[in-house]
Amino acid sequence: MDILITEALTRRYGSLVAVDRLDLRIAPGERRAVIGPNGAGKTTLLDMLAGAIRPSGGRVRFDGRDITGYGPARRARLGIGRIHQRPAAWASLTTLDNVAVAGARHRGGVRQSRRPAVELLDRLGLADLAGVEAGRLSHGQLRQLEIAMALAGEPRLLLLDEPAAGLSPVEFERLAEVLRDLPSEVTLLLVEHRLDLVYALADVVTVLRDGQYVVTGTPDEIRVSHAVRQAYSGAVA
Ligand SMILES: Nc1ncnc2c1ncn2[C@@H]1O[C@H](COP(=O)(O)OP(=O)(O)OP(=O)(O)O)[C@@H](O)[C@H]1O
Repeated sequence: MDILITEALTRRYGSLVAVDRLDLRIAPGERRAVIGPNGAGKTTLLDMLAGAIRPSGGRVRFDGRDITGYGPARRARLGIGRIHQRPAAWASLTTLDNVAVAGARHRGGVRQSRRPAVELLDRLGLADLAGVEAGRLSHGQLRQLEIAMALAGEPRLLLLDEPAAGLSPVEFERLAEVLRDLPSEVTLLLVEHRLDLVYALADVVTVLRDGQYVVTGTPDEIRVSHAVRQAYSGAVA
């Protein structure tokens, strides 16, 4: 059974249709990327999946349940995690405390969440940063921290909005490694302009343009797709 299904999912802003009757089916453990030129509707789609904005029409199903009317907190409790374009850690807390706090609800308290947080930082290669205040981290380290914070809740679906934005080449490599090494049962939905990250990570790529569905295929199919070249032609990617 598919873990995430959208049915005719639509968001309008006045006369503009940001996402137009989108049907998606994502299998458990799949690494799906959504690409498309600026204004294609990618962030609007993620916002609707995370519950941050309400669709104008259509439905979202997660793990067999219709979650269209659920808010972000309820979706998070069901196992939908999100990484934003702008990292959202507490600047005055250490890396470890941020991860422990992020996992507290899932673990039944901050105290119970500390040990798994230490293990998680270890697994992500961030143990050296455990005692460092988030306010002192580089942009790339903050991105990694936010991934650790999202994973602390053990999400089954992780929504990533341009995680590579603003990273140095070294940070980019590290991020790609962290995402590649995520447990195989975690389903990823990645919105990203960096096609090198998309092709390195995704098993399946969906292309949108101007809110419209264009095509879905494997990275190899998408690379050579005429429809994709057309979708990007004349558009600022
Ligand atoms: N709050 C809003 N009010 C009005 N229009 C909006 C709003 N949010 C998004 N839009 C419009 O919806 C369309 C889709 O925007 P969206 O940000 O989802 O695209 P995107 O594919 O994520 O683009 P980018 O790659 O530039 O981040 C755009 O035309 C955008 O201007």
